[in-house]
Amino acid sequence: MDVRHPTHPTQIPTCDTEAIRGHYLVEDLFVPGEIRTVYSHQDRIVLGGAVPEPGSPLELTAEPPLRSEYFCEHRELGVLALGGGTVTVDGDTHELEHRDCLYIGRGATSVSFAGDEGARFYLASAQAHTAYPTRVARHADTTPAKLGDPATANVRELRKYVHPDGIRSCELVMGVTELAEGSIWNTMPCHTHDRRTECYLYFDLPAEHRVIHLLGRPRETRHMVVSNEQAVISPSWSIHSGAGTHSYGFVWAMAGENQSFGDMDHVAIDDLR
Ligand SMILES: O=C[C@H](O)[C@@H](O)CC(=O)C(=O)O
Ligand SMILES: [Zn+2]
Repeated sequence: MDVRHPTHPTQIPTCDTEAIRGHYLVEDLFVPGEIRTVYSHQDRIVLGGAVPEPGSPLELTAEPPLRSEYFCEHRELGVLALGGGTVTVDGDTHELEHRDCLYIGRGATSVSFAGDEGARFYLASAQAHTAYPTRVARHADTTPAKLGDPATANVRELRKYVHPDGIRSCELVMGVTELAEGSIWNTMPCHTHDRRTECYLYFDLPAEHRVIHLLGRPRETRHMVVSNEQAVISPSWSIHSGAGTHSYGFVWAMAGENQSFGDMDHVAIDDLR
């Protein structure tokens, strides 16, 4: 389990490309036959990738930094399927298709992942003070919000899965945004939300393409060049926006003091530096 410590916004100007990536980019979450995890001290979010090989389910364990007997002893877990597969939670098996979401409440003692070639699962977990029920939200059954405009190359559909009016949770808020063909910009004009950390996992980006992800305080920004299935951890003071060399999707997951999607400080394009 990789451990990432919180950073202060004044560190941004002192960081070179490698340091920026070391703090905020998670590059190798998806490795066949493994569950890889990262513990961020930003709102104690844990991100992970599980890639079971056919016939060999993977069991999620509580690695030492969690100081727990089992992964969900003190936390809740959102699972986003990238490719079909099954997740078994305390003996109940959930079949997920590409972009379906499973929420697992605090207290689940056993979580395992299985699937055929191509099955992979993205994990986003936050602290939990109580147990909300384990539930599935399906991409096909979720009405998306339609955002953006062709003139600004940001036509996209946003599906909220884990949120106060959907799957209930303690801290986690989670969903998927997908760009239409020919659209490249996400979350521009951008924003910050001082009470939450947000993580993006880019997916469905062709291997030869990249997203130029923007981070930092609005007046002191930097960029990272991000590949498919890499994640970005955005501290509460950081914008989180990007432009791709191709369209793509991303899983967004937030945790912190509130779950109010609208609790954002909008940043005018004119105020960015
Ligand atoms: O706080 C909210 C998050 O940044 C995302 O939901 C934004 C997003 O998916 C989008 O604009 O496309
Ligand atoms: Zn945001």
